[in-house]
Amino acid sequence: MDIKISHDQKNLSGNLQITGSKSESNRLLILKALYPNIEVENISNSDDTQVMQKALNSKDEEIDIHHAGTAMRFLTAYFASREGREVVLTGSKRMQERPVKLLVDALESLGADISYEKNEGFPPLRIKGRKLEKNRVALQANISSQYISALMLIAPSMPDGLEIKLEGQITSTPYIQMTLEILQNAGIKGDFKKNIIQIQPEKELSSKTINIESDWSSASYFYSIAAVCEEAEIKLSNYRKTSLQGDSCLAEIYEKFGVETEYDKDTVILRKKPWKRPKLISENLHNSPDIAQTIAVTCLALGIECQLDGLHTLKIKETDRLVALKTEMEKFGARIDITQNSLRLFPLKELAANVSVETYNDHRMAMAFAPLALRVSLNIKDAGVVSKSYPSFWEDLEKLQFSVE
Ligand SMILES: O=C(O)C1=C[C@@H](OP(=O)(O)O)[C@@H](O)[C@H](O)C1
Ligand SMILES: C=C(OP(=O)(O)O)C(=O)O
Repeated sequence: MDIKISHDQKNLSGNLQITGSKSESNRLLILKALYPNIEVENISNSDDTQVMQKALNSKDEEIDIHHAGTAMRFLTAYFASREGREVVLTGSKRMQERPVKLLVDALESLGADISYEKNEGFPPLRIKGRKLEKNRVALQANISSQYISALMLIAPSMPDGLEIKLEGQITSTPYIQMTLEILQNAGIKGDFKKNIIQIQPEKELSSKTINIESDWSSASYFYSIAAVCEEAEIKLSNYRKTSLQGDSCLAEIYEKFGVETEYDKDTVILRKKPWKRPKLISENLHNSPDIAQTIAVTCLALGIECQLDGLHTLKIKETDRLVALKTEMEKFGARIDITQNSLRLFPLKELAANVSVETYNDHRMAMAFAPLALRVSLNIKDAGVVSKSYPSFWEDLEKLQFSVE
């Protein structure tokens, strides 16, 4: 499905309800599979969460998790620790190019039996579940925090719990913190000090209902929309001032774009007011890689110079996001320099109209470029990709008076 989007007003307002964080949802689904008396409310309606639910309920030998990185990594650890169960965990063509070796090595050092069905270091994986008896592991922490969260999630179900030593620089740290806090909220003891994570074993948990906060990465597109408008008021529920999600740093980052954030009970209100445009926006996003595309495109729309660093993980996400951003932003006439871990965008006064944005099977490419419609009409190719994290994204844009055809 290719779509054309446009918007003919300078101001907008509206109320939206986004579903629960896909990161929190996928963690809680693993925990619920290990401790069935956990109940979850406001679960994400994303494809990534649906494939996770399906995988956990499946009795099949082959399980396909499509494009879902968290499902791939968390389920690798989960199935490796399920004694007597054998599965082949596979995914989309891109998933088969996303590395998983550090996690497999860590699990093998704990006693797991995992082999590669095609290429060494990448899915598909054949996993023969075993009781993992050891209780110490070390792994490199600068490639993906998902490997570490995967180990933490199965840790309380291991006989002696688990100590995880993180080596080198730690990337996407708030996601590790999120995993720890989810375990603690469920009643599991653990801590994360310097580079050591310790999770205590737990046989049973008392019944608990956990309400998931809505997804902050999804909220990022509305911050961007508000920023590009002259005036805006967008209300989003169900959000909290104290969040487990690192991407809630958006509230602070978008102050620089003139967007103010107010919390009213479970609703977050984004307000764009007249502001003084900065010459340069400069951010290090090693803690919040998923909002890099959003911020880059906000700067493109507003003609602001932008320097983003800490982007070394973007190359192994749904697509190589650095190359995809450069290629697509250049179609609007912009000049962009990228390195292995950074992006610099030079300001541009006039944007080319009627550009067709390729999305490369990456939901965030589609959603990040949408706010440009407030400046010029544009086409988004394969717009259905948004369902990976936010299936009702285009309907929600229509609620904000965007024309989506
Ligand atoms: O644990 C998680 O839920 C996630 C961790 C991050 O990945 P990396 O740790 O690979 O950067 C993030 O990009 C991804 O969307 C979700
Ligand atoms: C990188 C992402 O997801 P995952 O790694 O879970 O596929 C994302 O949602 O931006």
